[in-house]
Amino acid sequence: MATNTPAPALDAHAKPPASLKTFYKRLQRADKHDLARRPDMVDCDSTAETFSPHLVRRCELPGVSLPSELSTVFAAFTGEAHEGVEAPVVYELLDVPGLYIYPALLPRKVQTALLHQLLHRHLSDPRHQTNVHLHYHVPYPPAHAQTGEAASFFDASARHLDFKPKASPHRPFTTRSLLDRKLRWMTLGGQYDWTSKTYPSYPSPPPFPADIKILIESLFPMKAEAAIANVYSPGETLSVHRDVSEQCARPLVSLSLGCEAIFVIGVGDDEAETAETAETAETAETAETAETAETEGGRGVGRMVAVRLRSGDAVLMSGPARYAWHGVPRVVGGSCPEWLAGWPGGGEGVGGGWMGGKRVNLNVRQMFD
Ligand SMILES: O=C(O)CCC(=O)C(=O)O
Ligand SMILES: [Fe+2]
Repeated sequence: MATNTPAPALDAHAKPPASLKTFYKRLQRADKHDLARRPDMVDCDSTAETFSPHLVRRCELPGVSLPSELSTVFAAFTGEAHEGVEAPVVYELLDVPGLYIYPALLPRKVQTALLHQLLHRHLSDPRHQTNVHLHYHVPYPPAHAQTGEAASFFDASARHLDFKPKASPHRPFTTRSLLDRKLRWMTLGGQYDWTSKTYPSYPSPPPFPADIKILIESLFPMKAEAAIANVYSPGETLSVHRDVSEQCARPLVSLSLGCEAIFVIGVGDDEAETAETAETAETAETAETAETAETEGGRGVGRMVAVRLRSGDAVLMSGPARYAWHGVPRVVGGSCPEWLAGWPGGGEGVGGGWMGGKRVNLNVRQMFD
């Protein structure tokens, strides 16, 4: 687990290794049924016990571990009592040291409370940038008459909002398109600039939302200072990258909600030519393993793993995994748990059943030591 080690100086604009890109493309194109059968797929579904024992092992829990502590944390977040919370199960990938997976960490009520906060509250806060702000003037739903609180884009009052482009060739659209297709990310706290790949200090960023900050910091060994809420529909992807713009090496936390995703990660970039990697390549039995020997400009990714992430799962990227190359080649259609697929309910707004076709990932970072 990384402590106060400084962030390594890594080029935010570096190109990902060809080997991981090839692995990513293979998973992007794989038949849905083959995906489930792949021997290299790490599946930590703790209820079905289908995890891959040769890749994953139980380990010491980084962060909170007692059920009573967890119940308190969840109750504080949702405002409701949480009975019967079990001690979380945690796996560390043997092939990717420092990558921890907590299957089904978040109870249902926490998942819906988190979605509520992200999509009903924080999306309606003009201080939180989204991908849409880059090219559009973003109109906001009128505040609730009684409470004065910002209304949600999912409310009936937001149905007829017009999103006008700042310049051509972008075309105007309405709230339904925002929610169905256009919204891909929103930033909380430190407002990440994807072009410069920095967190600009001016204008000063909005405070990180307090409730989510307490939730994250109670569960994981890091400070929640900046986050990206990624929104995916099946077929949408996140290309291979590494998150290197933070100025400290503290762990990064990722929470998954809604449809399942395939997450790929590779480590050993800089030490790809170690004896261990060379041995893996020599004894490779499958094409995928053989790819670990591929290099780009003399460099490749030593070990690559695909992980199936489900609603309620958390991932902690720490130590050697903190700056690993990773991406999301796949969001699996029709895989949102039934109990969540109807969120946020019918009503007169535009989003009834929205989650059935979405995956939301909250990716939380500490920027400074
Ligand atoms: O969606 C995910 O699981 C990963 C997101 C991610 O890597 C990022 O936001 O940097
Ligand atoms: Fe990332």
